[in-house]
Amino acid sequence: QDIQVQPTPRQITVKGENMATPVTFRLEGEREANPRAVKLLKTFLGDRLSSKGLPLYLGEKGDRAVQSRKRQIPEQPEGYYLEINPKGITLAGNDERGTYYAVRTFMQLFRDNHLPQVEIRDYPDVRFRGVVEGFYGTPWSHEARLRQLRFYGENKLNTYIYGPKDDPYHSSPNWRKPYPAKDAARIAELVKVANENEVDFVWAIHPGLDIRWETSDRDSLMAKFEHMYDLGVRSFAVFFDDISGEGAKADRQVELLNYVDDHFVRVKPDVTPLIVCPTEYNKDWARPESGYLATIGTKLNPSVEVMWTGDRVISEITREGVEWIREQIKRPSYIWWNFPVSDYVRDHVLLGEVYGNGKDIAGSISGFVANPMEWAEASKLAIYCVADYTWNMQSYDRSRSWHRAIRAIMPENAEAFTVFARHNSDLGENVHRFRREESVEILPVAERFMKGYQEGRYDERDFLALQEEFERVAEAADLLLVDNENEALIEEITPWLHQFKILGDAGREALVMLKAEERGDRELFLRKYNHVKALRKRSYELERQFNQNPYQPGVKTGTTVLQPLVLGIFTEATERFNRKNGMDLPLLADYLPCKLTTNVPQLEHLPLQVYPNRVHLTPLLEVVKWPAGGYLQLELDDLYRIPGTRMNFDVKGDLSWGVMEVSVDGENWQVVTLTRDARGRLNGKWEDTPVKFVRFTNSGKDEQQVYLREFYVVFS
Ligand SMILES: CCCC(=O)N[C@H]1/C(=N/OC(=O)Nc2ccccc2)O[C@H](CO)[C@@H](O)[C@@H]1O
Ligand SMILES: [Ca+2]
Repeated sequence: QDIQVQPTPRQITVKGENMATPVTFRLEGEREANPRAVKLLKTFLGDRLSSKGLPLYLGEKGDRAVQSRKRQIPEQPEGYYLEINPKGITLAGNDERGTYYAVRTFMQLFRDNHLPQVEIRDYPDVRFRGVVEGFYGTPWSHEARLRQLRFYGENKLNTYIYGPKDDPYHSSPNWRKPYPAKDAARIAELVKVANENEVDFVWAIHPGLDIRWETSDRDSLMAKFEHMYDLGVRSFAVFFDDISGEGAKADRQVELLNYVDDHFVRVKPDVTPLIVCPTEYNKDWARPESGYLATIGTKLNPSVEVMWTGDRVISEITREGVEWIREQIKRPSYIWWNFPVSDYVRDHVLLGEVYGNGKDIAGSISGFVANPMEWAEASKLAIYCVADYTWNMQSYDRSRSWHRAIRAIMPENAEAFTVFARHNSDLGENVHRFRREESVEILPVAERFMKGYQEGRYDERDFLALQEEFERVAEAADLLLVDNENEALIEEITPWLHQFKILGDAGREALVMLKAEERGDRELFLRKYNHVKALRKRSYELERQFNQNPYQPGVKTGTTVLQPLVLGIFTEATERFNRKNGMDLPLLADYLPCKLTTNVPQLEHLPLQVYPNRVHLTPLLEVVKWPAGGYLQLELDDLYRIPGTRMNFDVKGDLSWGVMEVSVDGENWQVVTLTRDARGRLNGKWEDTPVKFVRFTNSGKDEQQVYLREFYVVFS
């Protein structure tokens, strides 16, 4: 029969027909077994426990209660053996965590009236599996973290790395200071709940920009680790990512790490291996000539885990890639997978399938942790799939895992959540150029239909399929908005649900417009035309009201297939209507079509955030090398005045090399006077004759290194 266990066990053998679930169980081995496994099982069985009833043997290899099954237990770390038959039940771990996992599997097999007669031998592919809270943006709340830890216990994830960039006691300026009492108490509680769920709570320190390579800072770091140890932390990490200068020297980093390893991690009896996030943490940035990775490989204690994001900051993890880095660092790498993190596409939620990573990488990695979105509950979809993938790679099935994740997270509205998640998975254009599939099922129908419609002949079945899809979109949004099975999740995605409802309504109405135009029903056409424009306006207002952040403000949904489809139908139908009726109804100003051209490599693919009267360039985290003569040009769709423009390059020094100009024709340019404000930002405006082009040029003779913190132009 189809036995579903998450994550997918390595080996299940069905030994006979289902058996009736005993009314009571007699627990054997309680005194010697992993206390957390005992507690979980006793809580689960409740009053089904009694001194009579079917014997249930619980324990680790070597414990008396499971002695008879000793040879059946896998010897891999966290492995377990599970047996259910009319004579008795055995839940036996190779180690304490294995016993706990045996209980977790038993809980999934349990049904009130029947149990499967099975034998399971199971163990994980990857040693360390879980999540690194390592994104930019609002750190997760304490409650969200507690829910996460319980979720990891249910899904056999054993690692949570605490490293939120915006916690000042994790990073600068207070990494040397102990946590204030309130925060310390919360950390202690997280550690307690992590232990109950057999999760290692890894506390990371990011000495970042201001570490000095002297004994005083080394002692500060040791003292902070002691402080965290006193709070119950038994797993530690040092992050050297995103730093430069003195802090980036491999020899100094290795010296410090080996010291901490020798004098802290290895002298304490119960501390897990130290983890380091190197400064060169992906292949794109690795400079073999710098010898950084070679130094790590040859001089860093072999017991220290080294993190790696893959070939690029955001990338799929391949066999070739992990074997390359393994050669460099002389040990398996500990993968920090930058998905579903969305801190560089904050107007999107990423609910799609987990795919693209090799199934043959287990032998070359020691860990695999996912960096999630600031939306903790919404990140569970991807985390569930990562749990399945890292436990048993060979049997991982991206679609099956994703559907099971949805049923696990939203059992009462799985169907609606599936519709929503299908159309909220791609990132859109972004600085890392990392993309994901979206609206996969409806895409061929949409393409075929639009092609047919433009050629004057489409298949009515496609029309009906699209109508059905937009109806499902609208229904799903409403069902989820009132769903109360996971209120924290609904709260996170509510802005996107409102946007999704508008999209569903706009899609259905655009299809009515299309038919009205075909039938020459002017009155109905105009009614629906106005309705779609009103919906579009509501969509804009939503964009400006919710999820305002300095990077990618707003609320995007269905950006890859459904939004363009609605726009395409609306535009084609309106153009036909205009032609037949000699009218000039404006098309949807979906975007102020604003084109960016540049000869600065790092700015080539920069997405624009376009609003009715202003356009933002997406800020960049990394340093931009702006060559002499380098320019950035915006071309507008019409002539406009420019009541204001602002650039923040985060440059302390001289900015006279920068020149801003405007033009009507792209040939003749006029200089815009720029003033520098107290915060070092450049402001300018152009109130004279309206213009179509705006450009910013490095007119100096040297390359400039700037941060693109903010760059926007306002039109009127
Ligand atoms: C070992 C991974 C370190 C990492 O990924 N750091 C950040 C990270 N770093 O990526 C960068 O591009 N960082 C960067 C590059 C140049 C200069 C400054 C920062 O990207 C993620 C996605 O935005 C963030 O969530 C991470 O916190
Ligand atoms: Ca034991």
